[in-house]
Amino acid sequence: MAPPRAPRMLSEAAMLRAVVQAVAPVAASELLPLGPALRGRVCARDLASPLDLPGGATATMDGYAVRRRDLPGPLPVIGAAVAGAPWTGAVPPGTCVKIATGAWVPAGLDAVLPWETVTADAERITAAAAPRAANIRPAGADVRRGTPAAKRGQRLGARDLALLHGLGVDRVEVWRRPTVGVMSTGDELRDGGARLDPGCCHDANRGMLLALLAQHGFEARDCGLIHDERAALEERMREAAAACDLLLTSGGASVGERDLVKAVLAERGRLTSWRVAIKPGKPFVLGELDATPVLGLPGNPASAFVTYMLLALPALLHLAGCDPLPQPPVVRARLRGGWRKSTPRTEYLRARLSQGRSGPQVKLCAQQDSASLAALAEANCLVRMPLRATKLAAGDEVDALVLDDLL
Ligand SMILES: Nc1nc2c(c(=O)[nH]1)N[C@H]1C(S)=C(S)[C@@H](COP(=O)(O)OP(=O)(O)OC[C@H]3O[C@@H](n4cnc5c(N)ncnc54)[C@H](O)[C@@H]3O)O[C@H]1N2
Ligand code: MOO
Repeated sequence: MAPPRAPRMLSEAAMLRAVVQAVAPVAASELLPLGPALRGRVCARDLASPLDLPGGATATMDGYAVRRRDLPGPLPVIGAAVAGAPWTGAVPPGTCVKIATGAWVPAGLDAVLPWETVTADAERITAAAAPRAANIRPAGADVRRGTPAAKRGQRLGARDLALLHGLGVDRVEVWRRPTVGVMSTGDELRDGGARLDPGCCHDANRGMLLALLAQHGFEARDCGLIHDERAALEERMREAAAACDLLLTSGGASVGERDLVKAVLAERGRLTSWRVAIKPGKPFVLGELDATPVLGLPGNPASAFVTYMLLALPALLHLAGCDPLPQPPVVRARLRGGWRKSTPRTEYLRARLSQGRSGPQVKLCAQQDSASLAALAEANCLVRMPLRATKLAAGDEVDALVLDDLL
């Protein structure tokens, strides 16, 4: 079969738009109990706060709750308020209440004096004047009842869950979690443990992509390792397309005669685009099979990783219902060492980001071959080298896309 003619190479931004447009957000939602399983899930509707937080005016220090006009005292201490057990009696003018951090401030009192700032014996205190509302957090200062606690399209993280727990929310409506299939293609590939015949290598991309999908909160489906045989590939791609919301393949995306992913899409589905001006990652395929979007990542592992992060992940987040799409964290850092660009594409260089004496610094991995698994494992960021730049020199400020697995 003659290799297909190369289409126009899309810019990174144009490909990103095309990929996101090709994917329709999941439409079904489900109501889930509040808990850690909600981490990474996307809210299907706005959620209004059911209460004021805090529910009442609260002391922010341990000390004495007073009326400012009664100062300097002496003021008899007539009772005590602690968190969870407010003082419920009256506080007559000229008296005060001992109070703990987190306790509600009795009505009518307008300052909390930290115990270090007062002169106290067992029954009375004297103290200097205090500003109005000193050390009091007003009711609703944190969250007002009825204001948004979570928004439709928001992807929930641990800190969002803290807010929802704090508000006593018990269930959240979230979009169904998309199922994403992962398939490797190539006659030379073998699963771990299998004998390596001459010229063969182990499949690294499938394991990486399944792990990335799990890390990013998707339901990942292992659709296996498929050999370069046209009919078998079509059959397995069709099965995967039927079972998944989106299919990620790797390998077979370039212009070789055995690069069959494109052929299946062109002949049996739709081949929308397959070249993007980034390095690594140029032979990135966008298409559709049986109405399921298919993203064909290049076979070289660094190319598969970079296209996943820059193009597939935004599409997947859109599929999951995220709106607006979260942006990857970028750090401005000083470059150690230099680099000369070899292509008219935006380059993403594997690098290590660290804290230098005068701020963030970044060192390029010695190996920038898109086949290098060692450099991919070594990197904790990608240094972006813009389209127009031709070289980078030591000391240049660059954008580093943070890849830390902790994020
Ligand atoms: N004549 C041209 N040749 C190539 C071009 C081009 O424009 N013209 N582009 C090159 C670029 S850039 C890349 S990237 C690769 C990508 O090609 P494919 O997506 O077709 O990938 P394969 O040919 O199947 O494999 C490339 C390379 O990666 C290894 N590989 C594949 N899958 C895996 C896997 N799952 N785990 C580990 N390694 C994998 C494969 O063995 C090959 O070594 O094409 C260039 N060629
Ligand atoms: O895009 Mo390829 O990924 O340059 O090696």
